[in-house]
Amino acid sequence: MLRIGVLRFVALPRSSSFFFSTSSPKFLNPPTIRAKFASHSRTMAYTTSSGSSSKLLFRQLFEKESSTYTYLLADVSHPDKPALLIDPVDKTVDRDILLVKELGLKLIYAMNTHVHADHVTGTGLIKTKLPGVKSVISKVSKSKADLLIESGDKIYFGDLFLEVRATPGHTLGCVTYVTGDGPDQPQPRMAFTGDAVLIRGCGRTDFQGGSSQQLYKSVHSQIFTLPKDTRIYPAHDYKGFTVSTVGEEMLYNPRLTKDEEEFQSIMENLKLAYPKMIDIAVPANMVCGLQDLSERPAEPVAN
Ligand SMILES: N[C@@H](CCC(=O)N[C@@H](CSS)C(=O)NCC(=O)O)C(=O)O
Repeated sequence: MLRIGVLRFVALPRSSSFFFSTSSPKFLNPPTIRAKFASHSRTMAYTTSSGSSSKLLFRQLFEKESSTYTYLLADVSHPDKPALLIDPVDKTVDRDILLVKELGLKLIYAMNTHVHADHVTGTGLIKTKLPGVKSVISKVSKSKADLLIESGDKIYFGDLFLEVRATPGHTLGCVTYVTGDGPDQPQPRMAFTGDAVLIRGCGRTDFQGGSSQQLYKSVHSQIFTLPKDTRIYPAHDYKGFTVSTVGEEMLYNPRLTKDEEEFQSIMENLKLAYPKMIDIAVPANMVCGLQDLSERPAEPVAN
């Protein structure tokens, strides 16, 4: 598991309880990001009804053409107000950056849950507009990014952190980011499931190394084992939902409540058309966006 890469770029928590899940002796002290945005210190601590942490600022943002959710999280109790975006979309980058600025945040990470097939990620574009930002994706995705994260990694933003859980099945490199388990972390926990779990659904498994067997195992071992009140925040919604919980999906998800055999049969018979953007989106997303595409030849989108 890679730790150092992630550690190099974190905004340090102020408490002495800063830790990483590794026992590796290769522990490097990351540079503390200083409060460049001190003039924005009037910004109040925003919270949502979903979390009891007064530290967490949380926003759910929507891109309507691809029905994609982008999530903004920040530690507003930290002097720097370090923030991250999960699954930004290229088309809504300006909106997201404006929001970050208006709220007085310092964006440190632009993260992906996986290589999306239906839209181009905003991570590369964000980096061109805010050069200090680091792009993040899983190592298993075989994509290009500043930080290639692995299962078990902890991604700190201020005193808060996200835990990385590998949830392959929709694609080989899918991960779920889960808010930390600890006294100062948001309660209930929040799981950013990408396309592994959608509300009352799940990601398709018919391309990009997808596997219904693997998806079933991932969800049941990595997501449905979280506390039942854990909030589920997916990367897409096609039905008008915004949030669910682990307990709710364990009871009512029409695919994932079935046994593995029935689940596989459902997934094999979805008969969904390929995403319209797939031939543009996948090669672009392998390099975190269209801006870097000339550096790497397009690869075929095979299962
Ligand atoms: N019509 C859309 C693509 C819709 C689609 O295939 N969504 C994916 C997630 S994005 S690759 C999916 O897994 N859907 C599961 C489902 O049950 O709908 C387009 O053309 O972009």
